[in-house]
Amino acid sequence: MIRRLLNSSLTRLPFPSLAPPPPLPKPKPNNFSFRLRNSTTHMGDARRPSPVPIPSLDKADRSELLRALEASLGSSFTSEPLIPNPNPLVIVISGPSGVGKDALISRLRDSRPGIHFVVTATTRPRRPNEIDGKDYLFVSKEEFLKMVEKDELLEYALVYGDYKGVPKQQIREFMARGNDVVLRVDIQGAQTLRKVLGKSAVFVFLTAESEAALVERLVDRNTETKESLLVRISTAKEEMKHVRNFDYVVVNAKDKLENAVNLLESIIDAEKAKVCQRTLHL
Ligand SMILES: Nc1ncnc2c1ncn2[C@@H]1O[C@H](COP(=O)(O)OP(=O)(O)OP(=O)(O)O)[C@@H](O)[C@H]1O
Repeated sequence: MIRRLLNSSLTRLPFPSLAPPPPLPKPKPNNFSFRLRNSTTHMGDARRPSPVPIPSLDKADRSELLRALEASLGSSFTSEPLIPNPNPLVIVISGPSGVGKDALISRLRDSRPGIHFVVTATTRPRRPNEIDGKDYLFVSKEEFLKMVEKDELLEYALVYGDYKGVPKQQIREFMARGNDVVLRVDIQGAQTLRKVLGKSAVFVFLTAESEAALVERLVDRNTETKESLLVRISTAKEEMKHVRNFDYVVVNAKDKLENAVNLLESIIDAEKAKVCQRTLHL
């Protein structure tokens, strides 16, 4: 129906002339025919005979032609981007314990060096392969509580007996420089962040392909006691229910970490191409 209307309106376009256009009908908001007629008026203006002669296309040199086009349009062609740069993005990555959040982020670090990975403050003891200030900011309980008191954390929680929190300053600093920022939080943290940040951040839920795969991964990592293993596994079951509160879900299947990284990169790229960009003011 719309296509038919468009076709018939176009065939009835008046030939451009300098005669004053006929009076427009009273504007009606969101009226298709009104918008179409308005745009044909613009087309008519652009086709008006120009006082500046445009050299013939096969003879003129390129810059002469461009100058003539500019002169006849009355404006010069700028190299300014037609679309503004996309806003810096805050990407929240979450998922059950042992699903591969750190492994995924470590790969993303290599493939997207422009992203800042917010270093979470934690009171948990450092694992042998972890570097203070890179993997986590390892702080004492007293230091952590001081940060809470000074309102320096975007969110914090007590997780399996240890505090974890996201420092605000890092996010402000890197976003101000135009960098995207990745936050790595547990499900509880993601829920709090959703309340604080709403739709201004992208929430990605990382999952394994099955419960069995998730348990194997946790066991093989060899970092847990029997007790903490039990807690993490039973919590993971509950956590799967929260996937609905996220924007995207990424499956990190056994030995297919690369696929998960690729999908995450595609999500980031798609977010950058959004017409309505997310904006965050902290
Ligand atoms: N696709 C995969 N296939 C097989 N093993 C994987 C895969 N992704 C990650 N792993 C391994 O699974 C284990 C858990 O991964 P990782 O420590 O990254 O999980 P996590 O989600 O960060 O856990 P936590 O929240 O407990 O810190 C690690 O030994 C990691 O090397």
